[in-house]
Amino acid sequence: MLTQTLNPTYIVIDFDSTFTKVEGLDELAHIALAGHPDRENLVQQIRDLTDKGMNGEMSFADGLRRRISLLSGNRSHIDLLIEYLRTKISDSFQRNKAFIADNTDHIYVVSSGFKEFIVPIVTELGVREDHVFANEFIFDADGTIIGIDEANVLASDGGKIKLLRSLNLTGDVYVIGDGYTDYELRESGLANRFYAFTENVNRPRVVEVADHVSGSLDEFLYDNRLSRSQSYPKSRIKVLLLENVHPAAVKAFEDEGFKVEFVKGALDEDELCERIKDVSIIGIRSKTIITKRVLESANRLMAIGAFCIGTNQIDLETATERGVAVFNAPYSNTRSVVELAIGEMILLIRNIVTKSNQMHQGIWDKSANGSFEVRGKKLGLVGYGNIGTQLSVVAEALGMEVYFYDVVEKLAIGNARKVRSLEELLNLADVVSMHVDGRKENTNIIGKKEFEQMKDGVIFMNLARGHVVDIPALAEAIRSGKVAGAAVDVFPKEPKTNDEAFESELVGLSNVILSPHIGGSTEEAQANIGYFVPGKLLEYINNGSSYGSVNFPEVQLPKLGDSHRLLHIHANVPGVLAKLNSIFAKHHINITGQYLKTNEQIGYVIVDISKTYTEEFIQEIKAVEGTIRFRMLY
Ligand SMILES: NC(=O)C1=CN([C@@H]2O[C@H](COP(=O)(O)OP(=O)(O)OC[C@H]3O[C@@H](n4cnc5c(N)ncnc54)[C@H](O)[C@@H]3O)[C@@H](O)[C@H]2O)C=CC1
Ligand SMILES: O=C(O)CCC(=O)C(=O)O
Repeated sequence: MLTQTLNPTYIVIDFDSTFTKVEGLDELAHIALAGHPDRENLVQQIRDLTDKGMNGEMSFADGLRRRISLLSGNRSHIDLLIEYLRTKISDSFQRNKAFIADNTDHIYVVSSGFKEFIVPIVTELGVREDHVFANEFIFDADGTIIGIDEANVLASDGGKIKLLRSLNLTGDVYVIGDGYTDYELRESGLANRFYAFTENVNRPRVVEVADHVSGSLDEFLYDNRLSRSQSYPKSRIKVLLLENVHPAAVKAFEDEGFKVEFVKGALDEDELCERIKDVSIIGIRSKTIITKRVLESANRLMAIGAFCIGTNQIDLETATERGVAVFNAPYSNTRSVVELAIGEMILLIRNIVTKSNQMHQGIWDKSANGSFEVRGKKLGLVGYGNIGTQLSVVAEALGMEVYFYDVVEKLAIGNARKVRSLEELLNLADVVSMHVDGRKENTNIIGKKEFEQMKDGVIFMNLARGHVVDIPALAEAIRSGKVAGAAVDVFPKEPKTNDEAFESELVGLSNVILSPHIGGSTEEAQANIGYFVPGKLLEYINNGSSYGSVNFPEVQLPKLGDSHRLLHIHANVPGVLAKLNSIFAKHHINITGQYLKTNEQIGYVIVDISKTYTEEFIQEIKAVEGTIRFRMLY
């Protein structure tokens, strides 16, 4: 059974570097000494004294007095500090506000810091004011800090022990803090357990003596089965981000409390099989190939984020079979690809690449021969999806006639004209541009035969996927003059990182623009993707919503209210829902919401329940035939 209240346990929490990410007094010094010629030096002296005290390397009380004498603060500085501290509350405390509010009678804040700035911060998160024990400043008539209240027990060494003893708590006492004085409460026998809190600072001397180490409040709650907001502490959930995804993605996951590993390049299959073992979420771009073997090595994987449009690099079928949801970023870089295609098309049709190369060799060849306008030319699009259609609209604005061929029946946008076969398209186009997706069946859809079907002097562009074009056939068509100019952004074999060399038969051919798969690599597109994909992944992890997934049945769910949410992914075989419902009925579980969506491979059932449940109930749900994965959100 889940326990959600503390009765009869008390939690004693430290403030500086635990409840907040920073040391209040150090920050006060920073504010108070603004403009002081020796500010950095004085603040550093104060920080050193704080550290020594927290590590138990000097008398805490002596250090405190020395710090106060150095900082020269007043009341207005404290007001500024409070504003600042509001932005520095530890992330896991922010996330677990509801837990604090629900258990306010059992939570104490005991600190050697100062009530003047601690009370406003902790009470906003639900701590009772009369449960805050801390030092107090003494001010002169002008509001300048001139000392500390010496009568307060916390002003003396061993102050926290004296204070806790005076509280006379009956029941178990758990202390959470980052300092040695917090550990001393456990050492004195007044507390049953000491949790070294390492979300903000990790003091080896304190960690060494702790009963437990908690990387966040979530971990503490989870370990004590007090968790209210989640099934598993996020600080233990590993996110692996590859291929230099935008920093916004790293921040999004870190802000949520996940453990993030960032790798600049892609990894090969063996490396990936090793690294992915304990990863729950992986973020990739186009170069990381998620094979069946990789997925079979991923024991904990819940979701994959493709920080791009294409998902052909992922074995989607195996991912689905294993209950791993895949999200991508459709449209995110569509415009970037379109702009590059337009630019390249104009450069190629004007023969600018050849001219520019000649100029670099000192050759001045001013002539119009072989240079044309794009106006009035026929653009042939192979693939009329998001990129194809957008390119079609922009090309029409330049006065081009647009024709397209797509395997799926598509209506034309603007004045674009549909043709019935690839051959028909290739026969008529002055410029052929590839915008198909990277499915396996599209391998070498443009080869020797297709180049022969094109007009003499055609311009050819591939910004889709490398394997859709037979490169030796393209190289031959360029050398023979059949293709007058080509732009190629994607290659069958691309280097995994910028340190690897690029090799291709196309290197050195004239009027050929080669680019390192950067069709979608603009600052704008990468920033969009960096926000969008983590947003989708987090909605799935936190809420269960699979809206926008490329392989999961799409379900958009309401926010989780005051209930538990059960997420059940199963093979799409008859009778699973009936079996689940009979288990709910047997355990008298009240269902407050139920959602089911299926696709060919799997069913995704989401059930909101209002009642606490037993371990036996969970085991029965997991044992339902066809279950692939089961998750509980609180
Ligand atoms: N160079 C780069 O950096 C980028 C490359 N891409 C590539 O561009 C591709 C297209 O992107 P979107 O337009 O957003 O995808 P999309 O899925 O909207 O469009 C692809 C279209 O191609 C059609 N298609 C598939 N196979 C075909 C075939 N053999 N013949 C004719 N039509 C076929 C589909 O029916 C669909 O309409 C992506 O899948 C990706 O591989 C996408 C973004 C950036
Ligand atoms: O930016 C990337 O790594 C890949 C871009 C791409 O090809 C895509 O979005 O499909």
